[in-house]
Amino acid sequence: MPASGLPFDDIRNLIANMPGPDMAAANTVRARDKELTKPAGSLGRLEEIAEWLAAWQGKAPPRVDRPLVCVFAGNHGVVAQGVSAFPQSVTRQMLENFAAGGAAINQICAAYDLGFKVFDLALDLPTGDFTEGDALDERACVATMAFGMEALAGGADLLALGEMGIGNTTSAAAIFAALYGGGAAQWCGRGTGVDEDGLRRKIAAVEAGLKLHASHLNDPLEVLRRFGGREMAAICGAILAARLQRIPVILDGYVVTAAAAILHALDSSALDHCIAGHLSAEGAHAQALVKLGKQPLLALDMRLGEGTGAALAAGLVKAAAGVHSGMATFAQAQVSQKGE
Ligand SMILES: Cc1cc2ncn([C@H]3O[C@H](COP(=O)(O)O)[C@@H](O)[C@H]3O)c2cc1C
Ligand SMILES: O=C(O)c1cccnc1
Repeated sequence: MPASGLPFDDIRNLIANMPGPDMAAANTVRARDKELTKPAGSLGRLEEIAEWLAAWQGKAPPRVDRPLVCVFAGNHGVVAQGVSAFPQSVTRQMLENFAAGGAAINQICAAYDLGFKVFDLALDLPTGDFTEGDALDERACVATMAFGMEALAGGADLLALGEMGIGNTTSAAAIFAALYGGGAAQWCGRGTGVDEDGLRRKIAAVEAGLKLHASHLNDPLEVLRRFGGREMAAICGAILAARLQRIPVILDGYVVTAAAAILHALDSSALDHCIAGHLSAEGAHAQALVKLGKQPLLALDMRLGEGTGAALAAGLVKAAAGVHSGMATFAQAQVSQKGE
């Protein structure tokens, strides 16, 4: 047991006691949907989104008045293996760019009027290099998960998750390979744009990590602390806290999905309150989403991270809630029904 903070057992207890969907709220949305001035089913997945929002907010009609994008940032020891096309210093430089409003995520948040918060997770203290040891000890891992839970303290009614951390696509690939097998090459992609040699170094790093930690891969929380960055631990915490506080969640690309996959491996219903915002162009994201049983909302050939795909999807989710709650019924608008 760690000296302070929650031990892994407390995380397991939280997961064992997660609230389920509010089916009454979902049914109320489905019933009202039939009355709205449109042919039945004509809004396709927007209708499903409204139901999903209601089920996880526990409210009909669902409301998205305070959507929040949370970006968690961490630095990774595995960068020493030459796995990124960019230097580690870029993580902090991008945080300064976020603060100045100059990043892609800033402009997407502005376009859709989304709240935006960035959390710096001990950037001066990179995690251990997982090819040589554990990325995090249990105490640091659970403390960072708890920090991620606190990120929601200011309240929100929809959460979109993002990350920033040079080297974290290598960490994500190691997590997927540890959880799902298939070998390092299957899960490693170009990330920020590594060349052939860089890709070979990524694969070698993931292979070395899988070998070093081979006897601990059957416990997802051990996989998280051995391979994960602090941003991934915090994302796990935020997803759990959102479930407990009835806040639906939108996942981003490859890296956020790797963090989420840890929770899914612990309990296959742990991500029922989450949707996949987009399909990342990072090659292995598609197979990761298949493992989670999630169909992405968008597929725009994006591979940035920062929560950009999740935030774009949040704009759609916001629209879905507004459409459902704001549309008139056939009776209200005095529009004739089918066959009338
Ligand atoms: C300028 C810049 C802005 C970014 N914004 C997100 N990422 C993305 O790239 C990083 C992961 O890729 P890799 O594993 O190859 O280092 C993460 O920080 C991720 O959020 C960025 C990367 C860069 C260079
Ligand atoms: O899909 C992602 O999350 C991603 C892809 C490349 C680089 N950083 C993040």
